[in-house]
Amino acid sequence: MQNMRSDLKKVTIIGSGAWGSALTSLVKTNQHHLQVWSRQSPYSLAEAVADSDAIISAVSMKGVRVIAETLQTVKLLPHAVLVSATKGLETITGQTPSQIWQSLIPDHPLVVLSGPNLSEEIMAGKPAATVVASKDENAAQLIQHIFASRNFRVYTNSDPVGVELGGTLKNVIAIAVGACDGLNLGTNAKSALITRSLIEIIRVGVYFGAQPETFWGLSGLGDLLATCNSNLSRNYQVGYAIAQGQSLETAIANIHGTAEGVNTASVLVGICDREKIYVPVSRYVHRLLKGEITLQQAVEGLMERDLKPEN
Ligand SMILES: NC(=O)c1ccc[n+]([C@@H]2O[C@H](COP(=O)([O-])OP(=O)(O)OC[C@H]3O[C@@H](n4cnc5c(N)ncnc54)[C@H](O)[C@@H]3O)[C@@H](O)[C@H]2O)c1
Ligand SMILES: O=P(O)(O)OC[C@H](O)CO
Repeated sequence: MQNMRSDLKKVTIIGSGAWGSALTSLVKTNQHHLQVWSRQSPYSLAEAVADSDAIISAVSMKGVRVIAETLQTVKLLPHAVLVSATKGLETITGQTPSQIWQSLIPDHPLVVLSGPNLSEEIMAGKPAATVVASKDENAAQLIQHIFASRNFRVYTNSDPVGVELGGTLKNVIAIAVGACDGLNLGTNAKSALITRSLIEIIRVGVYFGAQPETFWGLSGLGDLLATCNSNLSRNYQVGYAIAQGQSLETAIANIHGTAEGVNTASVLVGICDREKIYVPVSRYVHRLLKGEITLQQAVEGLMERDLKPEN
């Protein structure tokens, strides 16, 4: 890329799990000054972010608020850009990661990074694309240039909540699709499940104030396809394992890393109950995970709903 060498930045990545490690490898490719912080680091978070132009959070949902609260008390460079790469919803508040970041640290530009990005493929150097979304165009462009490389194509977008929700809500659907594949229900069923799920993702997105068209892009349909078509996805693995007869607890214990869709399903259904948003696939996933119904009952329940127009 012709514009990569002109302006090296100091970048801090928070979190060294699967996603933090993949983002670290991408930043290293472009030779920015990189600092990685995790709870195991021998230095403080304050030290790790001192003088950083860009601070990228790749922790799982349960760590977002505590990290943002810590950073709230730390002196950052005035122009420092915050980047949220987490895909989840907070249990108590129902907030997205970017809503938490924005409310706690409102004086810094915030960028959401999300797309069809299975970390193992990125670590293997395979080509991928992602989206960096912000209300601040300059901030989005800065992050675009920090990450873009020959193997990683980065698009900007001005709908951060839409980009974030695409990545978050597809995790619930990937559990359903993993179960569909685990039961060997076939390609017709899988295609119907993915397509109808996109409609329900858009319904939720509109409630959060997202632009519907965002969900047709990389961070919406793109990520839905990646996650529902790959057994590298931890969420897909959870659904598949349940269809093979494993309990939720065993399925979670057997996967490497975090399947955010399990918690997201519960938070999402709480929001949709309150706001009367129709999310049948996510609701059946939630009931299945809670042990209220069997997988067979979930399939029957989805198929036997009242007939209706497609739109
Ligand atoms: N792995 C992927 O392919 C991928 C791709 C895109 C987005 N994501 C998203 O990125 C997030 C992280 O996923 P992951 O795959 O790296 O999970 P992971 O389980 O591998 O790692 C989670 C990281 O969060 C850290 N963490 C959790 N709670 C913390 C706290 N209280 N304080 C500090 N750190 C804390 C853990 O120490 C760990 O480093 C998730 O929201 C996931 O949906 C993952
Ligand atoms: O492994 P999963 O299911 O968390 O999915 C990883 C990424 O979100 C895919 O884009």
